[in-house]
Amino acid sequence: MVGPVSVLLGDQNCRIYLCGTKSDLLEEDRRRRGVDFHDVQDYADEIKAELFETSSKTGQSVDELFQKVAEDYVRFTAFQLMTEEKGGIDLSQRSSPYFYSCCHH
Ligand SMILES: Nc1nc2c(ncn2[C@@H]2O[C@H](COP(=O)(O)OP(=O)(O)OP(=O)(O)O)[C@@H](O)[C@H]2O)c(=O)[nH]1
Repeated sequence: MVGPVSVLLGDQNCRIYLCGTKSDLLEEDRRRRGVDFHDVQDYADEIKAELFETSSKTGQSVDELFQKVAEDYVRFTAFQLMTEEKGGIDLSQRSSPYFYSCCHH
C-alpha cells in the first residue's frame, strides 16, 4: 500500500476514519456503489479504522462521524495528555485547560 494512509498506519497514536462519500447515490441505484461494502469493511478492520458512509447532500452519517471523532478525542487523546503531563489525574483541578476544551462551551 502506498499513499497517505500508509503513512498514518505507521503512527500508533493516529486514529483513522474511512469515509465513503455520496451515499445518497446508492438510494437511486445500488449499482453505483464504487467499492464493495464487504471489501471496505475488511480493509477498515485490517487497518483498525472506523468506517462511515456519508452524504453531503442528505447529511447521512455526517453527525455520527464528527461525534465519533470528538468522542475518541476525549477518550484517547485528551485523557492521554492529562495523564502524561502530570503522571496522574487531579480531579480537583477544574481550571485545567483540558476540562475547558472538552467539557465547556
Ligand atoms: N450526490 C452527491 N453529490 C455530491 C456529494 N458531495 C459532493 N457532490 C457533488 O460532487 C461534485 C464534486 O464535489 P466536490 O465537493 O468538489 O468534491 P471533490 O472531493 O472535490 O470531488 P469528488 O472527487 O467528486 O468527491 C459536485 O458536483 C458536488 O455537487 C454528495 O454527498 N452527494
